[in-house]
Amino acid sequence: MKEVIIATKNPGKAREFEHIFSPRGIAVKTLLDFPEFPEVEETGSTFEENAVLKAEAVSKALHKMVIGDDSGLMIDALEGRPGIYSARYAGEPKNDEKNIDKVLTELNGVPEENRTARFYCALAVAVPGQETFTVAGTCEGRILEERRGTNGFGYDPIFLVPDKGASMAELSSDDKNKISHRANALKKLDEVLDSLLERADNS
Ligand SMILES: O=c1[nH]c(=O)c2ncn([C@@H]3O[C@H](COP(=O)(O)OP(=O)(O)OP(=O)(O)O)[C@@H](O)[C@H]3O)c2[nH]1
Ligand SMILES: [Mg+2]
Repeated sequence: MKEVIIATKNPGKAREFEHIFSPRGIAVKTLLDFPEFPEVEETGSTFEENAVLKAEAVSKALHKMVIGDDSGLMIDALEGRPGIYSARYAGEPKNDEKNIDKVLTELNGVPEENRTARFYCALAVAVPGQETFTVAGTCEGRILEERRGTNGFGYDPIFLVPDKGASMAELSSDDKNKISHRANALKKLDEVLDSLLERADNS
């Protein structure tokens, strides 16, 4: 079976990649399968730079093709914050509930029409001996005033998907994985992924 390695320790991301890849007969491994692998320091100043750091560190260690995912939430009324700091917006250790509370407090009193936001996902593909490349995907929405739904992870409960009239956490994983920033970035890999998997000998 073909296998793709994702340089993430985030169980929510891991679930989504599995959900997207397994119907295509591709097994997913993440850093949750390599607990001894240290967390890669995210010292870049863009999502793309951080995705490359993660993908290349793991690809160099395992000598395999590896995909890195750096993603986050950008809120217009907060000048794009939390952005690349989404995972640790409320400080260490990273905590989704505290991050949501911080965003809701900062947006207190901001009217609905000014609560526009987007999720952003940069994916980097590192293949031994080749130049790493990146793709990105977004998903537009609005920040709710309170949590709705329990699916997904991160900021999903406060992210309204206007077309669906539902928060991201109220969508089924099938539905989220059709419209999410991560799904939209992955669609851009569709054409190259099969040939990369062949050439990278990740089977
Ligand atoms: O509601 C959400 N739905 C999503 O679909 C989503 N994707 C990203 N995020 C947020 O952005 C951080 C990523 O930061 P990040 O890319 O550094 O990942 P991470 O530190 O969690 O894991 P790793 O992949 O680095 O190991 C995450 O923790 C979340 O707070 C999301 N929130
Ligand atoms: Mg991270």
